[in-house]
Amino acid sequence: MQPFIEMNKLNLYYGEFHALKDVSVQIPERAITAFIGPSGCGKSTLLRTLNRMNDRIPGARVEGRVAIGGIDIYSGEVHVESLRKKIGMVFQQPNPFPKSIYDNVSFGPKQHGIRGKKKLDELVEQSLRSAVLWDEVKDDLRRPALSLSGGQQQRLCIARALAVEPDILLMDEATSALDPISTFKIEELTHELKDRYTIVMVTHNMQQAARVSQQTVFFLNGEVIEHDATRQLFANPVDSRTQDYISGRFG
Ligand SMILES: Nc1ncnc2c1ncn2[C@@H]1O[C@H](COP(=O)(O)OP(=O)(O)OP(=O)(O)O)[C@@H](O)[C@H]1O
Repeated sequence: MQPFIEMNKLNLYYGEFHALKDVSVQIPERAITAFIGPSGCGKSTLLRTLNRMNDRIPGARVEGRVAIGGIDIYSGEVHVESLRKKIGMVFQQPNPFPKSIYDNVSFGPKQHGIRGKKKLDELVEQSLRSAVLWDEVKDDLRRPALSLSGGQQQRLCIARALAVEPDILLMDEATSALDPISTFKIEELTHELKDRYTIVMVTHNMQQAARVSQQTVFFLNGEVIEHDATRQLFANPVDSRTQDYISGRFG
């Protein structure tokens, strides 16, 4: 598979604390890559380097290279807002705005200057369909987003992320606050989305990584210990620390 995201000798410091150490990872286009590892090993930090969200953290400093589609996103030429338009992100807790379903999904496109009602209606429908939420909400798009169930709210957040037509979808523990049925729906959804988007997901749930991803990266203390095709990494890990982690000996 062709690498779409390439991290090369990436180091990240929070002040004195060295959170990511010489991370070199290649992420293929239009597939799901899972980051696994025990709490505090740097998974979310690494995810946030991809849309430069760490820029907002005072004292955070990045060294090394992160290229998306061959372009170094930390070079002076890259405009952070246009980078973020290409990258949607979904968090652990569903975080819809306290507005209607329609206003949540149309928010991003409006921010990017799309005004025509017809175009916005189309984007809202298309995004809600992609997030497999359309049939449940199409009769009342003016309903407050916060009146939806947690699982529906998370699919709404996915629709909101997709509405700006990104290339990449980042999911940071996106199902860990959800019940098993909602989790299953989102896993099924990611399976469909992977044909159109490059998905990078952080998960604590190894079964989930094994079920949905094609590539898995195992981290420990800010370092990549092992990166392989998911089947290979779970069936035949090379490093004894990966073996210990996936067999539940720590973490
Ligand atoms: N804003 C911050 N300032 C200082 N240190 C931070 C900050 N964010 C994270 N860290 C530290 O960096 C390390 C990596 O944190 P990170 O949240 O990336 O880990 P994680 O693997 O995603 O953990 P979890 O699975 O618990 O979410 C941890 O030691 C954490 O305490």
